[in-house]
Amino acid sequence: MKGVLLVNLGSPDSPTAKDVKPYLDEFLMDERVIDTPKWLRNIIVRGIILQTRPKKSAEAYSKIWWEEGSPLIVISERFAQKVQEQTQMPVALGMRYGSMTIKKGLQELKDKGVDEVLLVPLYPQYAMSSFETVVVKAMEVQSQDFPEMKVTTLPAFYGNQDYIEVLSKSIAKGLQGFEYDHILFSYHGIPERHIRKSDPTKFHCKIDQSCCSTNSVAHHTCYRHQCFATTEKVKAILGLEATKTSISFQSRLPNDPWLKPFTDFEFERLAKEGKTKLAVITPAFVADCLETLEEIAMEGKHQFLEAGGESYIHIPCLNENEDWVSLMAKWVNTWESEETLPI
Ligand SMILES: C=CC1=C(C)c2cc3[nH]c(cc4nc(cc5[nH]c(cc1n2)c(C)c5CCC(=O)O)C(CCC(=O)O)=C4C)c(C)c3C=C
Ligand SMILES: [Fe+2]
Ligand SMILES: [Fe+2]
Repeated sequence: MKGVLLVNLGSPDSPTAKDVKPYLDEFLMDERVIDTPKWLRNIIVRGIILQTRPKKSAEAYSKIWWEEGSPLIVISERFAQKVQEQTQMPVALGMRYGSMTIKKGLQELKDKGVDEVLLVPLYPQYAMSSFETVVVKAMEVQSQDFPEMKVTTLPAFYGNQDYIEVLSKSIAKGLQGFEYDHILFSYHGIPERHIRKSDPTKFHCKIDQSCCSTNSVAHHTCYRHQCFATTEKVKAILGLEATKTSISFQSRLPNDPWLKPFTDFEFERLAKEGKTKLAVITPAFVADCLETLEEIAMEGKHQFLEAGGESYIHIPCLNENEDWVSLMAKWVNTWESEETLPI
């Protein structure tokens, strides 16, 4: 029997340093996130980052935490439940890090008689540190604990026309009643090195302003390229003017070169250029989370207004949007085999 496993990143069990620390340890010790040799990763993560970050992160999580729990988890659960209502096959949810594991998700499906799974990493764009690590982990768990199961992965849907239409419609709705003079597409950043590393074609981005934005490089394994592709397609559907939109990358860690331009620097640049009414959208995330609710909706607003901006909105992620639920259900219901994947 067929079944679906939706997978997102995961959150700590509570917004306390005690629970944030083991969660960050699992997350940052992932070799696809901090991709150094293990001994060095140990020093960077356990010797440096985990000494101070859990407390800071816990404070940030406390600001956005809901009574029911982490927004990312609660939204993902509601989404999974709604998709379930539109399909006959069992739908389960797992998280790459934290206590709601991929193993538990696969076990839940197995208990319902599932032996053929559609794995859906809930990331529109493919990065080694997001999409790829979900697939690698799911395959590891499958071969160790569920050898009888067949797992097929839904490819990254960053350019899927149905997805773009659903996203565009939700952005248009979010913009209603807000007079903007600029829209910023802020994507989660990654180290530049990751782009080259996870590009099996070795036909990678030059990581300058011209590479991905001109359609001259048609390699679809590059995260940066995919961010530009999502943006261009949304702009085309909504008829957004090039001069009124731009792309940036948020949530970097110090030291490595990360994708530019940085979102927080863009807030300043835009305000100084006289763009004072800013709408920010975050299409690297399908569910609102720490990075959108705290970093963009709260901190970002503060930074932009401090820099001279006058008004600012963050347009929510797709979350439980009914078109998004129906689209996921359509993908699930039309999946017949690896050859007929809907993306
Ligand atoms: C959208 C996809 C994501 C990519 C790509 C990604 C890369 C990436 N992230 C870090 C470090 C951190 N990310 C944190 C939170 C976080 N990241 C994503 C998504 C992507 N990350 C989400 C959805 C979230 C929010 C989780 C939640 O519970 O709401 C954090 C934790 C918070 C903090 O301390 O800031 C860290 C750390 C790296 C290093 C990286 C690529 C190398
Ligand atoms: Fe992240
Ligand atoms: Fe590219």
